[in-house]
Amino acid sequence: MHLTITNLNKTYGNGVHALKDVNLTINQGMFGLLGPNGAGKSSLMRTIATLQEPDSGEIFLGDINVLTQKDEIRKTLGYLPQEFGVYPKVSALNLLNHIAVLKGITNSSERKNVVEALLQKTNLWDARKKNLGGYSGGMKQRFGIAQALLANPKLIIVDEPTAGLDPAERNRFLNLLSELGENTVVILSTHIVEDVKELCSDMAVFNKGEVLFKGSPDEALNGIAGKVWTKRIKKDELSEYKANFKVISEKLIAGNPVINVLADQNPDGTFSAIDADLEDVYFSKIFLQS
Ligand SMILES: Nc1ncnc2c1ncn2[C@@H]1O[C@H](COP(=O)(O)OP(=O)(O)OP(=O)(O)O)[C@@H](O)[C@H]1O
Repeated sequence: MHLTITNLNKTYGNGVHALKDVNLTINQGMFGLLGPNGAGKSSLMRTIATLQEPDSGEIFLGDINVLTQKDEIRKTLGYLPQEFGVYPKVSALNLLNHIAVLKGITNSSERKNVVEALLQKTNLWDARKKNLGGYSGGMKQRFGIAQALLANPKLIIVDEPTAGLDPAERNRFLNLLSELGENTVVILSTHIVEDVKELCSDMAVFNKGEVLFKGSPDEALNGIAGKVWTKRIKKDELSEYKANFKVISEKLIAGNPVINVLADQNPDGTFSAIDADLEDVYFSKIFLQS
């Protein structure tokens, strides 16, 4: 089963064209949708999750028409939205049980088994009776995954799940995600390149409502192999380099900018070649779009 998105468009009332003729086929496994803030990732995720309507286009999960068979898709969807609100005065155990009822798991002994297994899986068992208001950000996100996994979804959408997590919680969360996937379409929307690098067998770079690249991380890297050059420069040289070269990224190291430039050959003989990483792919696609 795969998810197919065809010619999807959305313009909001304020004139922002958030999805521009988006075409994507997403196979089972972990798919990374990588793009900066405002790229349109959440618009795409919400549309797939049947929470908003596109202006035009089609989405199919296998032979389910997502846009017209909303009840069908909702039965098989697990969704962790970007802003996942919890009821602060309810325990994880009670809320998960309640959501399980809403998801149609009506048999109480089956529900008990499912809820308890998910609390174990997300490492929240010891804190299951604690009110969610006392959970850390990472624990809330793990609870978010637990509720997304109720009722064995075939399609799981997680929207920017690691933003704001500390490194230990982020690792814990990514490990949890890595256990999903084989028989499920999992879409991980993120602006964090490392998340995609660590988890995803397939990915897209998305910006300004457009798909700029689609393929495996290896294909993405092969596309720019040998074309990324680096140099440490002085601060006041930055604008000149930007005017003359394709500066795809700049970062300060010990107070001085280090720039990465995209070029077929050493731009002026003074740069060093580097092994491109996924961040270079991401920045180069976005650079070449503008
Ligand atoms: N309901 C809305 N009404 C008007 N404009 C919107 C609405 N939702 C999103 N936008 C605009 O559409 C564009 C895409 O937003 P979207 O939230 O989909 O991006 P994103 O990639 O998820 O970014 P972020 O991580 O910042 O949420 C942005 O310019 C945003 O301001």
